[in-house]
Amino acid sequence: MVTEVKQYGATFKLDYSLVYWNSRLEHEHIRLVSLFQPGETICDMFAGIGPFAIPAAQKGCFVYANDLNPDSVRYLKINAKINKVDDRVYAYNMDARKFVSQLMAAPLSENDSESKVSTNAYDSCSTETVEETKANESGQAVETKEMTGNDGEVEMEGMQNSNRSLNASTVIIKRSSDSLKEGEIGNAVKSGRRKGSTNKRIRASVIPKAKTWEHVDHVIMNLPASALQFLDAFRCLILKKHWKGPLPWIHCYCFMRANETEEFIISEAESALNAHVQDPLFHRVRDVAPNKAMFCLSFRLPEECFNEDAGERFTSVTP
Ligand SMILES: C[S@@+](CC[C@H](N)C(=O)[O-])C[C@H]1O[C@@H](n2cnc3c(N)ncnc32)[C@H](O)[C@@H]1O
Repeated sequence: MVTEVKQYGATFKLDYSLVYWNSRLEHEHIRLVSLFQPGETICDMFAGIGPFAIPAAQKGCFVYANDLNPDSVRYLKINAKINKVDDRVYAYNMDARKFVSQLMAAPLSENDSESKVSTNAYDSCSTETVEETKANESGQAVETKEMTGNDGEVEMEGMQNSNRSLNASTVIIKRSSDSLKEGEIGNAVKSGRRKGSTNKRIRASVIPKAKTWEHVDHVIMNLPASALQFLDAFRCLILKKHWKGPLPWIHCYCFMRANETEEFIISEAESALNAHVQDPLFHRVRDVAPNKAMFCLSFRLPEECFNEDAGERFTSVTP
């Protein structure tokens, strides 16, 4: 049965029998989005029908949202359209590890972007592939993006040219280093309420975006039972020579049992990343059982995760 729910001013259509929805996460969705700044680039690896993605886009962020469940992606697109943010939400239907590996790895060369589009065109079910987005961003491929609404209508939208993308990178990087000081995620909440960066919906129609292999501000990983194990996707993923500004904040959800400690969770994260996590922040989301709570572990991706290779693209990690 298709239902409509509202969360902090956003409307979500969904079918409970087909997709994940938990209204108890409402405060968490809004808490996390309150840390984001307009213009920032967000990567949501387990997006569901968009309870982080849609409010983030309403705030003026550019959101690359992925889910393995095709029904979730279908409703994500419907919800992006209902909430009039389909120009800021890029939907993907892939395994999260493959998604992030493709999204944040640099293309072999700018000239390769176009050919990768055709070879990967059907990686995801009628959604844009990561490579298509990259090609569009670099302004070298045919500039189309497919967004299917609940009425089955297909829009072909023009995308920004390469110069505007470059400008966007600069603007976004400036904002992000301004808003999130190292290890101080609380500052983000405060700065998010500063003059000129309120939670008001941003309706400017065209704000250019950064290339995702040059800069991403936040990565959301809400699959608490196993998100920690997906952190290995970030090992040597980002090519240092292309990256601009600070590395992204990772917001990784997890469960902690009564006999487990924060140190244990951090050690799990560190062994997945093969890197030391500095200044981790834990936020208790909710108790899910008498001896089990859900947490959000936030940290900046460690610099040890950079791929220092001067030359070639890191190939996709396969699960
Ligand atoms: C706990 S739900 C979170 C959904 C949404 N972000 C929210 O906060 O309500 C986890 C989502 O991850 C998706 N998922 C599970 N395994 C996945 C995988 N390997 N790759 C991508 N998505 C996956 C599920 O389909 C589900 O929608």
